[in-house]
This record gives sequence, C-alpha cells and structure tokens, in this order.
Amino acid sequence: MLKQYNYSELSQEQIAGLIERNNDSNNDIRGRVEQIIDKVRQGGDQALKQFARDFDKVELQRLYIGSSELAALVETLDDQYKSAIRIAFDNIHKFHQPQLKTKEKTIETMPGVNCWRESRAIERVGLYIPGGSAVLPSTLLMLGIPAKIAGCKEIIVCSPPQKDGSVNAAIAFVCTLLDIDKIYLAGGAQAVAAMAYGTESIPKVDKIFGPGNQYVTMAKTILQGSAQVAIDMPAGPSEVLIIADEAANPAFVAADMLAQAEHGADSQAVLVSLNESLVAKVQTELKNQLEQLPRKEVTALAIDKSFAIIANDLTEAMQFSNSYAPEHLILQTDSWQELVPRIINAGSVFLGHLTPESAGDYASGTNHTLPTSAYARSYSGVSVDSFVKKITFQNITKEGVQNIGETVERLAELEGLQAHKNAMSLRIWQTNINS
Ligand SMILES: NC(=O)c1ccc[n+]([C@@H]2O[C@H](COP(=O)([O-])OP(=O)(O)OC[C@H]3O[C@@H](n4cnc5c(N)ncnc54)[C@H](O)[C@@H]3O)[C@@H](O)[C@H]2O)c1
Ligand SMILES: N[C@H](CO)Cc1c[nH]c[nH+]1
Ligand SMILES: [Zn+2]
Repeated sequence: MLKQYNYSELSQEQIAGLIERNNDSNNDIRGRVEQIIDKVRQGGDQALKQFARDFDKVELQRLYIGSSELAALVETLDDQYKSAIRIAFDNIHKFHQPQLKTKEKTIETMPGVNCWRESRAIERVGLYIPGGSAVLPSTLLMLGIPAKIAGCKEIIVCSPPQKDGSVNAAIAFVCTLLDIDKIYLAGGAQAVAAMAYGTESIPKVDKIFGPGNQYVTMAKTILQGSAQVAIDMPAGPSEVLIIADEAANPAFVAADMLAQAEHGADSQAVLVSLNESLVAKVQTELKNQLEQLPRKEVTALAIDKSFAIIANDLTEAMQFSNSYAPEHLILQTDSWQELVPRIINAGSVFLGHLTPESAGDYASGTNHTLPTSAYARSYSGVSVDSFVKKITFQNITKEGVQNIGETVERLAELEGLQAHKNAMSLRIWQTNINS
C-alpha cells in the first residue's frame, strides 16, 4: 500500500519529486478555474445558481439562508453535538484571545522620535467553509472566532449548498455562537470569485479566508492581488508527516495517517521512520483500520499516493521533514523535546504519542487552517493576526527634529529628491527660529 524509500539512497531529483504535491503541470485546474472566475464576474448571481446546478446538483431560488432558517436548523441538532461544539469554541477562543494586541510599545528611536504600531481589524472578510466531500463546521469555528476577536465588522460566509438547498445544522449552530445571521450558498472557485468581485447577493470582501479543494485554492491564488483582495494563504488538500521511532505505537501512527487521508483522494500522509520493521507494522495497521472506515475508497486512494521514508537517524528525518514543509507534523518519539528547536518548516506540530492531529483539527485550541503544498516554508496558519492590519505611527517633537533632521536631509540629497529634503528643512528652520 504505502510506497517505501530509503532516505540515503534517494537522489536530489527523487527527493524533489516526493516533496512536490498536487502540481497542476498541464494547467488543467488553472484553466478551469479561470473560466469559472470569468463567468462569475460577468454573470453574478445567475452564474452562481448555474454552478450550483452543475456541481452541487441543486436548484437555488436564492443564494443565502437567513436567521430564521438558521434558528430552525439549530433546533434539529442533537444536544451532545452542541456541547462538543461549545467546548471547542471555548478552547479556540482561549487560545486566540491573547493574540490580539491593539497597541505595541512605543519605541523612541532617537530622543524626540517616537514610533509605534497599532492593529486595526480588516473591515470585510470572507470565510470559505468547505462542504464537498465533508461538511466542516469546525472550519467556521477556526475562522469565525479569530475574525470576531479581531473586531471585523462584516463577516461573509460561503459554503456549498446541500442537496436540499440548505446548510448543515452544525454550521447553523456555529453561526449562532458567532452572531452570524446569514450563510451564502456557494461553493468552490465560484464562491471565492463571488467574494472577490461581489455579486448582486454576495458582498465584495477585503480578504478571503479558508481551506478548500484544489479549485478553491487555485481561485484564491489567482484572485489575490488582482481583485484588490488579499488571501490568508494557500490552504489546500490536507497533509501530515509523522516522524516515528521504535517507541512509536504503529496503531497510533496508522490512525493519524488515515485521519488526514480521509479528507480526500488528493490528501497525503507521509511516514518518516527510523526502522523498517515499524513501517511493516504500520502497513498492517493501515490495512486493518482502513477496512473499518466508512470513507475507505477515498481514503485508500490518498494512502496509495502517500509514502514511507526510512531514515538512518533523527537528523535525516528532520532534514526530510523541513524540506517537505508539512501542514501537520507529528513527532511520535520520546525525544520530541530535542527535536522542537530543529523544526524549521511546518504548519502545526503535534508532540508525543498521546497527541493526535485530530485534537488540533477540532478542539485543543490551535487553528486548523494551515498552509499546504510546502507553503509552510513561508506562510503561517490562520490566527488573529490574519484578520488585522498593523499600522505604524510616528510623532516627532522639536527635539526630535533637531536629532533626525540632518540625517533625513542628507539621505534625500543622496537620492536626488529635493522636495523630500525641503519637507524636513522647513521644520528645522521653524524649530530654530522658535528656540
Ligand atoms: N489546509 C487546511 O487548512 C484545510 C482545512 C480543512 C480542509 N482542508 C481541505 O479542504 C478540502 C475540502 O474539499 P472538498 O472538495 O471536500 O470541499 P470544497 O468545499 O473545497 O469544494 C467543493 C466544491 O468544489 C467544486 N467542484 C467540485 N468538483 C469540481 C470540478 N470538477 N470543477 C470545478 N469545481 C468543482 C464544487 O463547486 C463544490 O461545491 C479537502 O481537500 C481538505 O483536505 C484543508
Ligand atoms: N485536517 C484539516 C486541516 O487540514 C482540518 C479538519 C476539519 N475537520 C477535520 N479536519
Ligand atoms: Zn482533518
């Protein structure tokens, strides 16, 4: 099932091939998504309704459901799910609340030259909640909670419509916890395009957040910048890399791999093991556990695209992991504390044998919207920071003009920008005559 490689026998090209995922080398996905974006830009709501017919097999009269329908849906949700959602809500809130720093310390770079930063919430944000192969109310918690903490004024939520033209009851419940009274029924690249450009029903937003399949992720990548819209990051098909040594429990390793594989055929689960016998045991576990899963066909497809690497030691294991830059990194070794400082690239890290990645997916408190496809080399996962801009401020006093004035004049001369120099020279002159 799992392909297996010895790290020391791999060439640089082979390593590069293993690290690359979900590449769109023929631009098939890009081409399709560009067409979808054009249709939404030109056709607005009508185009969205047509895509709902084509992709979601549903005829929509209107593109949203409002507060009374959300409230009715909430009634249908079992209490045990409501209390689990409330606990997750509280933990995620506890972890994210301290991230809000409205004003940082003022730094006096020279006497009389005072600089500082303040945060301001992004006013209109668009949250994409996946709903293709599985409906993910947990993603609404992960995006909605930091958006609320940051103080975003307008929160637009899009999610693919269910076959009955509505949304899942758990999503409706999370909306009530977040004080969100409307959900737009649009999925895929078309939902992203709608939030980027705006349609008759769906307002244009300043920044688009959320994970999704390759169509959603491609649409975000194409639209960022071009429609004066920002994105959180490319957060595509889920992936996990597990570093495991002889202390690892093969059943735990296999369970964690299957948990991410279950998201879809394009997910990937990588095992970096320090010994061959562990890989053999994990293979057996994968086979046995897979048999019990309701989504075994799709999960098996992802496992078939996944692989195991046998490394000689933890140094080789870390080297591969840092090059792969996984969305999720799990360290199933007793020496995890030693490894933490050696992690350079990863979206979110799960330490020790008793820390399944699914705890972070749902309820431990950290955010599950994370960079995939090696973007953990340069992007962080979603946090309160993702929902604010940091504005810099400065104030210069009379003393400050005297201290910094000449430096500014010389640098303006150096760049041949006389007007820049004048703006400072006038202040120097003014402060001199007043002293
Ligand atoms: N990186 C993260 O933080 C993170 C978090 C949660 C989920 N995920 C990932 O999100 C993804 C969710 O994907 P999903 O498919 O279940 O739901 P989705 O909501 O992302 O996509 C469903 C939509 O895709 C569109 N679509 C389907 N087939 C299409 C086609 N052939 N052409 C164009 N558009 C098409 C349809 O509009 C459909 O409504 C999974 O891959 C999961 O691994 C990632
Ligand atoms: N593992 C996903 C992030 O890649 C998040 C998620 C939501 N629900 C279950 N899992
Ligand atoms: Zn998951």
